[in-house]
Amino acid sequence: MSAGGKCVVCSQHTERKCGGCKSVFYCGREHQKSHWSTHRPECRPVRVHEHPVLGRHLVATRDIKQGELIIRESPLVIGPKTVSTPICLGCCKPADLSYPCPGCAWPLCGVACSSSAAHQAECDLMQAKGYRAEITVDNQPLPDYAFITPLRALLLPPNKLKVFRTLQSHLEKRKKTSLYQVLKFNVAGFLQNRLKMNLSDEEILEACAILDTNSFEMRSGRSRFRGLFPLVSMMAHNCVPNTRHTFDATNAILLYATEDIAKGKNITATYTQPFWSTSQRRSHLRAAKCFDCTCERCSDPEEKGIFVSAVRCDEDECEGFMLSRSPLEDDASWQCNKCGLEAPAKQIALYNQSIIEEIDAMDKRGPENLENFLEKYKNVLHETNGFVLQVKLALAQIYGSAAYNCSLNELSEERINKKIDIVEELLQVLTVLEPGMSRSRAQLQIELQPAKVHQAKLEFEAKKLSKDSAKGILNEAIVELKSAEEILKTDHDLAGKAKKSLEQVLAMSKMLECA
Ligand SMILES: C[S@@+](CC[C@H](N)C(=O)[O-])C[C@H]1O[C@@H](n2cnc3c(N)ncnc32)[C@H](O)[C@@H]1O
Repeated sequence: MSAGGKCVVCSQHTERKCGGCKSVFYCGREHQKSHWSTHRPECRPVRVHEHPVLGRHLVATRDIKQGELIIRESPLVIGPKTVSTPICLGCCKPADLSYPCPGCAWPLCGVACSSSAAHQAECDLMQAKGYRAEITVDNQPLPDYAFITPLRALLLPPNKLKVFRTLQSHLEKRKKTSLYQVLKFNVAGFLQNRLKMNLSDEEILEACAILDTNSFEMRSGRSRFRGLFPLVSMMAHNCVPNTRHTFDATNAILLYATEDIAKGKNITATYTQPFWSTSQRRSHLRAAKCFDCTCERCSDPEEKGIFVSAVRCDEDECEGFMLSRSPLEDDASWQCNKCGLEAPAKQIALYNQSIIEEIDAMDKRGPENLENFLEKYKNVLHETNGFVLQVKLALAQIYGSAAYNCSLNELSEERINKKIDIVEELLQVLTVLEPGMSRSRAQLQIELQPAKVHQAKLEFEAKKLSKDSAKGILNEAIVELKSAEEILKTDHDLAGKAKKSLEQVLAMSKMLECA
């Protein structure tokens, strides 16, 4: 049977498809060209599918290559998070309170942002109702911003508001939470009573719920804000995702494939962190996104062989690990994988809670306490238990950092070697938990490569390494750092660090050339 279809322009039967999305047929170049302006916004290698568990989600309409840009989408709404440090309501960059908006007194970063389109409608409304903001505290998270982004959504033009309202809210589930009551008072109360908006609690709280369920966190320098992208937000969560995303200078989201994605496969993102245990990930998803994750990683007590949730069995002489007997059931008992000893879920949860509190309370301004933690738990937690991985990541970032008086030049040889071992181990773990060209991988490479090159330089100077071997390490570092720089180039926090790591390595390469 032919795999063809009808040309969308003339209905003639054809087997030629658009090469970009592979979902539209054209009889030839001419009709494809004439249809391009209509087809262009839809020409993406994804389709929204409906699934009984995932709801609407994105599926690849053709094979997608690792590193390929899958979707670029402009935001429907951007604005402050529910609790936010002072940010400019024009551009969402940090605002220092020196320039209040002439119309409504909300902090802006300067005169250029007072006429920003993003801020216009809300500013007009606040002026009309005689409301002026009173933001006097700099640099602290404030609940005052809670109503801004829901208000922006509710003031969208009708066609865009219609799109916004098609997004999932989980409103009924959220009605039972304390957050619902807080937002009812702070946001609905404010919009109805102070700004005299003729909207019901339900309409306003639905807008808050849609934003919380679908928004992506965005960053600009110190500030964190959120953006809503209707198509990209359709992506399902998976604890082992196959995409990463970043944002360009116009605040459009860019979604990239971190691995090859075969036609028909789900396109997924993670709403959690790779080094969190199953219970940490699942409780975060339940609280923040109102669903119980049942992905392959969550269903597997061994988490694909990485044992992120595993704690050592405390039976004498036993070298086994306690694992949940059924990770998708919160109260399922845990059992040692060697001797079969059982423990109630509550006991393990309390134990994990005590470790979370210990890490939270730890003074992390230097490496010592983190090193002591690893020593203390080395025979208690699995070597790739999530707490161990999280502490190792923090340690890897301190070793080599001038901000902690631990720059590579100040580090002992032992700590340089330790940094390299830790980062290589974390990268190994990521090949399973976040495979491919992920942001976490790029973040680790910018830690690893300067340390490896520094180590090679010391060994070369001590005549323990040949010039050719040192050059080999350098060349590998340059390749890895260029790829990391590309992945992180629009990441406000890490782009600078990636660039600096590459410069550091290139400087070392020049020194080696001269030696
Ligand atoms: C950003 S929305 C994604 C689009 C949504 N599925 C829809 O139909 O509008 C996030 C919501 O999708 C659902 N979802 C996403 N990933 C899921 C998963 N792995 N398992 C179950 N539900 C999931 C949850 O209801 C979650 O709150």
